[in-house]
Amino acid sequence: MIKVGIVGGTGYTGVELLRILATHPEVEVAMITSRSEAGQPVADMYPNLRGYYDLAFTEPDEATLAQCDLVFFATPHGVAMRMVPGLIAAGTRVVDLSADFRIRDLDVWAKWYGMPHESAEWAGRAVYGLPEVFREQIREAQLVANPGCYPTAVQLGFLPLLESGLVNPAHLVADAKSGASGAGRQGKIGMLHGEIGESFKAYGASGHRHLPEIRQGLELAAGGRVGVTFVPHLLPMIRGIEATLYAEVRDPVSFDTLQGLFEKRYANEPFVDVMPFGAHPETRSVRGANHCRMALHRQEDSPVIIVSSVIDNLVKGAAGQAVQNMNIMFGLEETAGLAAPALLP
Ligand SMILES: NC(=O)C1=CN([C@@H]2O[C@H](COP(=O)(O)OP(=O)(O)OC[C@H]3O[C@@H](n4cnc5c(N)ncnc54)[C@H](OP(=O)(O)O)[C@@H]3O)[C@@H](O)[C@H]2O)C=CC1
Ligand SMILES: CC(=O)N[C@@H](CCC(=O)OP(=O)(O)O)C(=O)O
Repeated sequence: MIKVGIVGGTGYTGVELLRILATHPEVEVAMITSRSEAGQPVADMYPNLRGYYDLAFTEPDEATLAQCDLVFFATPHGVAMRMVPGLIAAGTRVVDLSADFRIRDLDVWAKWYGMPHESAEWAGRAVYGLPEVFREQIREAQLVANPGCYPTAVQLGFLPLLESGLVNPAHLVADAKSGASGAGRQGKIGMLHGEIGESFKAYGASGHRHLPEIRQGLELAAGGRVGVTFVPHLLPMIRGIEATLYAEVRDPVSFDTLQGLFEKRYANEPFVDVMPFGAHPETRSVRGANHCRMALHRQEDSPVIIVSSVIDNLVKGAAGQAVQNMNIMFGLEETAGLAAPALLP
């Protein structure tokens, strides 16, 4: 059994890790931290986990965490970068769900996250945890930087178009919408039901911290500069992201060619589902599941290709992808613990 620790066990991604790992055949959760709930049994706080865990929250003590084979960080930005070097020196591997190690350029990171980076060495050595691109590097990684939720939905939808060179990389548009759990469990007035219920808005349209992460991944796929406009929106629902992506083809190309391109690119990917041309993937078709479902569209003779991509922000956008990365790192079946289908309705 792989001995796992979770730092940040009372947040939405922490409790989602617990839910997924509760039935994982190869994992024992040995430690789960919370400073505010230390001493409280997990099952008292989360009744859905009653009968699954005989474990209480503890303070995030580095020496105890270092006894684990793998530690997940489900903490706000700036926490993992201070603890990771010590854990890795002690032989513990890490999957960080925060953004601490996602961005290569540390000046860019500091600008968007509002603090100087404190672990330049590991920012350079971390592997970006998008298995559909970096599976081989993830196998050997000491530290995996789990992608952000919006960047997962957006990158997976654009990748085949950019890798093939079929589209003009200068004018990409990602119009994305998220449920409120994307903002975490901390109380904020702007996230109250009375503030977001029966309403819908764009936010971060002048710039969101996921923009540099998205750009970094798309530039790698395109092999050069890309121009991308990313606008997130907040939906009055709990889980799910839908990203509607727009790209212009350089030369005329048939529906069949485009559909074939996507189907071939993701043929061996257990968690990416390319639906029939013209389908409309719904967020509820991935709720609670580690899947990204996508479909292609084109209007009459327009050169614009439309991709609709959906994920559950807490699963393929966070905890599920983190477990997928753990499975790859430890040579387990990649789908272990992640095989359950979505909740519908
Ligand atoms: N929500 C989502 O859909 C997604 C979230 N992420 C990222 O995952 C991370 C966690 O997100 P989420 O679960 O939503 O966050 P929450 O705000 O819901 O939870 C944060 C957790 O971290 C703990 N924590 C806070 N500060 C510290 C600290 N200094 N040291 C140790 N533990 C700390 C908190 O517990 P306590 O204060 O009691 O210790 C709490 O358990 C974030 O970086 C987020 O950006 C990534 C993709 C999607
Ligand atoms: C709805 C909502 O507020 N979503 C969050 C998503 C960010 C997230 O959780 O991902 P990171 O780990 O990259 O911060 C936001 O826009 O800030």
